[in-house]
Amino acid sequence: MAKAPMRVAVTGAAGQIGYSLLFRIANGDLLGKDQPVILQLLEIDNEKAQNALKGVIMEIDDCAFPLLAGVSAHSDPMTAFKDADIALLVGARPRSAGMERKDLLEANAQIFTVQGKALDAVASRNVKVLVVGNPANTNAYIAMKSAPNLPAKNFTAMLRLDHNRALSQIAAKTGKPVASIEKLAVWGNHSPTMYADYRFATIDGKSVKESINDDAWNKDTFLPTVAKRGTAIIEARGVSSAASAANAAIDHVRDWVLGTNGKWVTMGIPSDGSYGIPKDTMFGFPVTTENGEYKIVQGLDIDAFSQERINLTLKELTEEREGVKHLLA
Ligand SMILES: NC(=O)c1ccc[n+]([C@@H]2O[C@H](COP(=O)([O-])OP(=O)(O)OC[C@H]3O[C@@H](n4cnc5c(N)ncnc54)[C@H](O)[C@@H]3O)[C@@H](O)[C@H]2O)c1
Ligand SMILES: O=C(O)C[C@H](O)C(=O)O
Repeated sequence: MAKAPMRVAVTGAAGQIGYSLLFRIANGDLLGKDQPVILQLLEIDNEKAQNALKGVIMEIDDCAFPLLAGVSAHSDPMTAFKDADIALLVGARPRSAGMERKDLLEANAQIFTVQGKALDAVASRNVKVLVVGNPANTNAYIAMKSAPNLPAKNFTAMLRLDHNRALSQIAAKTGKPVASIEKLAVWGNHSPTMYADYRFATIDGKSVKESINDDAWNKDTFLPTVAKRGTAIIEARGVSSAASAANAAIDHVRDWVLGTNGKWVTMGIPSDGSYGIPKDTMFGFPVTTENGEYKIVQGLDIDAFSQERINLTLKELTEEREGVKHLLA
């Protein structure tokens, strides 16, 4: 028997990430090739954005996706999030050249307070929320705190792009396929302070750290390349990453829903206190997923260098949280 459709809400649907994301969701890349989907698309209440959204929907229609069971356009989160099983919160103001992420904090905090409240009021009680819009961790934290009637664990932030960027750098360095790399971790904030950690990673069972055996490459090349990749893309394209961000969003939610079969992935999730990260801090952790639930990989040794890096990214997140505290009162 055919499965009942799942409702996927996407905000910022007429933006550049939306344009790479929606077609893949409708194609079955997010929830599986046997899972019908209904798209509920939110854009700002502005003629230009709503017209652009209409155009995107015309194109979606023109693909005649067999799995697409419906698509609707919204300007109000209260209708866009109605009964949503999945909510991809992409809409936010993107950072442009020369702009610091912190500059965006306050404006975006307003958006995520409203959207958290709307999710709380109308979404499925099991809704899985992924925040992509920057600053993603703090926006996810705000949405979570604005939705007290939903389980906090249902709110997540996207660090999968950092994870995928790190995988690709390691693959290039070792000359091995990306798919052969296991047990990579990315800790912290989706920002240049995040800490991509390949100390536990293996390729065909062999230690990546031992095969690379180059601490200077880790510190002076690998970490800065992954950390500054978003900025490098903005400098090269004039706008922030879009197709790779959409791809990471698909990876994040697909793995959360369908499971990783024991493989580690990185998700920004509310801390349960693991590794000394204060409870509820929206922090990137290595996780495995099964039956729609994620579990933090436990028992990893944190050496002095790693602790220093983790402290740095935690400090930034704590400061971001302090910066929006007044909005959550
Ligand atoms: N976490 C990550 O790894 C990652 C990676 C890349 C980009 N991003 C972030 O994703 C966000 C979107 O990027 P983009 O390139 O698609 O930007 P974009 O400007 O092309 O599109 C954003 C869209 O969101 C809409 N929007 C703004 N406020 C909204 C609201 N309150 N409700 C609904 N829609 C709203 C805008 O009208 C616009 O169409 C940015 O914040 C960007 O920094 C995150
Ligand atoms: O929008 C940005 O600041 C960059 C983006 O988060 C990215 O990592 O590509």
